[in-house]
Amino acid sequence: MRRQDATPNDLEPFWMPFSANRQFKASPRLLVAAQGMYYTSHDNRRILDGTAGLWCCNAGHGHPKIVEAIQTQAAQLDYAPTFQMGHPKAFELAGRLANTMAGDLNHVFFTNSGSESVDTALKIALAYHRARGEGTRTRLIGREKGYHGVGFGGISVGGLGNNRKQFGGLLTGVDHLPHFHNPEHNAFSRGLPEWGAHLADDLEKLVALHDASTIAAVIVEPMVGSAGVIMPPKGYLERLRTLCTKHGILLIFDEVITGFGRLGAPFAVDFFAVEPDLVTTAKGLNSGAVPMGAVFAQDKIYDAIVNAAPPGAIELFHGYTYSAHPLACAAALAALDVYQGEGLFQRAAELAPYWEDAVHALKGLPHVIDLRNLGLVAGIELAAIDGNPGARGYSAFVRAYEAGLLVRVTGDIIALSPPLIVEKDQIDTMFAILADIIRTLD
Ligand SMILES: Cc1ncc(COP(=O)(O)O)c(CNc2cccc(C(=O)O)c2)c1O
Repeated sequence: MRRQDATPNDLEPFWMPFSANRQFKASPRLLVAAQGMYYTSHDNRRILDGTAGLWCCNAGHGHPKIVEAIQTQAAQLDYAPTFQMGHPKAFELAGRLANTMAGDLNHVFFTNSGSESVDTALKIALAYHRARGEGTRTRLIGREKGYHGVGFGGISVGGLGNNRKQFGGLLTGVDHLPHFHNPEHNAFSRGLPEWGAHLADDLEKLVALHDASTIAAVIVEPMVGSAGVIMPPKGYLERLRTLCTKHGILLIFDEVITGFGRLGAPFAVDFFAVEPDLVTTAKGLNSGAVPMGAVFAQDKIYDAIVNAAPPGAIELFHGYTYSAHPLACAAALAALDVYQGEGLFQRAAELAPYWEDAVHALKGLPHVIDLRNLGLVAGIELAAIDGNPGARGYSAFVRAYEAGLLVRVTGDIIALSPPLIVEKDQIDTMFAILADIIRTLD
């Protein structure tokens, strides 16, 4: 029991996620309000949101339709269970989402985050093969540098050492494809790089080693986000799709970042014209307004697990108290209305060339060793300070915030992913601030 009264100025009790708690609490950066493209900081400064919060506020902040939907829903039905019970918006949203998604990915399982979506998709993949009498297919394959959230499933298929090393034994029966980041071939590529599609063929090596009869699924980010904004080589995802189909391996696209317009299309499924068997989403699903995730499953998967089960049986022993939470559903329905009503996905596609030019105008600045872009995403890779990796990136992050711009950094890579409502003059402002900062970095 603490003796002090809790106050907003008492920062100690909050154990912050993925943060340098001591450094932050010594010099906190608090956001107290948000509207449209801007946050308001606790010292009353307007902060341009270059990251849509954390890649999630695709409709911008405080959109009146989303705010109103949440307020109305909270007053009408704050919470209802979806275990053997239901509420109308859960079914309405699932239908809207199925109609937004291409192909036969017509069944939607709701979660509360990207991490839960990933663990859900992995479990559905395993349950699918078991339901079809191929229970020997238990191996899961991720990719080096992959980020799939922080569940034990996600960090096991994930390919980032820092996210794994503190947590001991992870899932067994997991392998990783090689990553495709290759500056020698692909540095400063505009959009998708040319080199590296052949790296998908490494799946054949894993099949030769383990036999396809033991492999359940491959999970990949169509575009690498957290590990530093790395674009798939032209043809890579198509090859992965072909090889998974060839060996009866399910392909899972982790679209937590790319989903809901980030690339200038509803999903990476549309952008690349590749149809996976499962798609994980969260973030932009309701523009970050209420925690929510969703897993899209092919009809064949739902049929195998649900329709083939004995009558009256619970077909999948999995789910969350807040699966299809009414507030999250209301916010997501409103967000879809905004995306579609304001044409935000197409708008992002139309802005992408302007964005690309703004990104690559940074070439030649000190320390800039790579520039990467796709849709409304950018990665600006800075050379690390010898012996102090990440220091230059962190300095850029802090200076940008002090200059009124919110960015993300992964190591020495600055990541940008603004709300899809961003205007050209705001893009100009973002890159002018960053150029000034980069010129003066140590
Ligand atoms: C591809 C992918 N999969 C799963 C998750 C996990 O989602 P949740 O956090 O909702 O459990 C993510 C999340 N991605 C994420 C989250 C926070 C920060 C950053 C960053 O790159 O700065 C990226 C993600 O990018």
